[in-house]
Amino acid sequence: MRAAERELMARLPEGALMQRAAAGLAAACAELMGRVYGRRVVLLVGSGDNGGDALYAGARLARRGAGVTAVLLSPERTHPGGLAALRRAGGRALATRQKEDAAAVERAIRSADLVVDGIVGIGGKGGLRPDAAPLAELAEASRAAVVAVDLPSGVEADTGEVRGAAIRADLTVTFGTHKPGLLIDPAREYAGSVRLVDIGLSLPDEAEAEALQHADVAALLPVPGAESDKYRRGVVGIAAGSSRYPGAAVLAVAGALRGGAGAVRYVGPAGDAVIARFPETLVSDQGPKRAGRVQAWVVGPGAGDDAQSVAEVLAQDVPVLVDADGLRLADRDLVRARKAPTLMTPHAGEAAALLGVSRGSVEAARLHSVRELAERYGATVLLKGSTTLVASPGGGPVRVNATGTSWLATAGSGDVLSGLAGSLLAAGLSALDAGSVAAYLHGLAGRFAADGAPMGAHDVSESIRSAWRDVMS
Ligand SMILES: NC(=O)C1=CN([C@@H]2O[C@H](COP(=O)(O)OP(=O)(O)OC[C@H]3O[C@@H](n4cnc5c(N)ncnc54)[C@H](O)[C@@H]3O)[C@@H](O)[C@H]2O)[C@@H](O)CC1
Ligand SMILES: [K+]
Repeated sequence: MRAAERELMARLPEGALMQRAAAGLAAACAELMGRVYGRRVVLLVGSGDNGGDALYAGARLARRGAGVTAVLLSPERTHPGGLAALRRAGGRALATRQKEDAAAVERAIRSADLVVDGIVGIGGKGGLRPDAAPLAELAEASRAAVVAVDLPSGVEADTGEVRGAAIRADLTVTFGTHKPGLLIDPAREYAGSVRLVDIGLSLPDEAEAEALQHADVAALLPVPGAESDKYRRGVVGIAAGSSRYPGAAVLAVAGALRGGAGAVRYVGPAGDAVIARFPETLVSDQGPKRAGRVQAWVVGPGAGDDAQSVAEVLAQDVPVLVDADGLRLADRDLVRARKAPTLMTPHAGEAAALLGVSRGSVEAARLHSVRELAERYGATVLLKGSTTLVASPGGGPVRVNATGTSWLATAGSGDVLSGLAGSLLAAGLSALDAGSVAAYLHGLAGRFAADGAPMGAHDVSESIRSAWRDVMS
């Protein structure tokens, strides 16, 4: 962002870029309020250009008849052009450091229709400073809608981490491109809905993070051609389940059958349960080594302590997905030594165990954690969660999946995902594509299945076909 801004600013008249940002911001605020005339707007203004954006947008709203009050966090370092523009348009300014203004600031925020958060943008470090934190609390407590400028102040733009107090916005109007902090939890939860304003920047081709959309997924989904037979479409092997957890095998197979492979081979002690539910499955109890040829393996869901199967699968020269118990049982050196792709699919707790840290520290630093795991294990890693992340070993953009729903936090939902992703691996997708496409479909299927009410993991597997059709239509 910084480099792209510099490059464009050098070619534009002074202040033009900020005017573009402010115009987009004011338009979004006007749309959110429905009408501008007579509305009460409070601007929270920090000392940088983020505050400048807020002031110029406030001036635009004031010219259309809104009553605009700017709350200045450091009056002596406020963007001078922005403040002058606001004053010319009839807006007023209060200073947080002035005792006589404190009560007026509180009153203004309490009675506002809209609060615009221009405290800090991409220039921010750490959570909100002590003088700014109380403003975030006031804004949250007021009935006003809160619009964040570029980012909710206090969140880390580059990582999605939140290291202290931060603004909770209903809408974030961001400029030029989405920042990782707008896509990745926990920061994402502070952003509300996100609107992108194009300010004409040319951005580098390779992003830090990317999010697939319907069209991207549609282009990646395997579609059988006229010449396809079940072997050419790929056979996926599922080594999962145990006498204690036969259901995990059934759910992984359920996911795999909907993932585009031509056949699903099941290996393990839950063959009877699998066949009873899915008669089309090829079942064997001979162990992965003697199961016959597959184009990809899924190992681990409900596997209990079957380390032997995990080792046999990892020894095969085809793509392998390792999930759940498999993550605990897999030998790290064996994983690292593999030539064919490996896709590991931990949730935060499993990721914490693999990294030797606490679950909380994985959840607080999801982007860092997924990259670190991919590096340590030389594997593609899909870190599950409210926003699922997929990272390749050796770097490149991390894929962020935002289709999920909290209803997916239900037992067995991960087994369905691993079967689905394994099936896509067998159909020939790369580990990064298989993981991110599976997460996308799985999230969408979860939304369709839940439709606002609790559901079970088997409901998710049954909605994968609707999700697939939705993506393709
Ligand atoms: N550079 C440009 O051409 C453009 C910049 N734009 C805006 O400018 C912003 C970046 O501006 P700046 O580089 O001036 O930086 P910011 O305005 O984001 O923040 C810098 C100021 O915030 C203070 N600060 C840092 N961390 C803080 C914290 N935790 N709590 C409270 N205050 C903190 C610093 O003391 C510094 O003065 C973008 O986010 C965007 O809103 C837009 O106007 C588009 C064009
Ligand atoms: K902000």
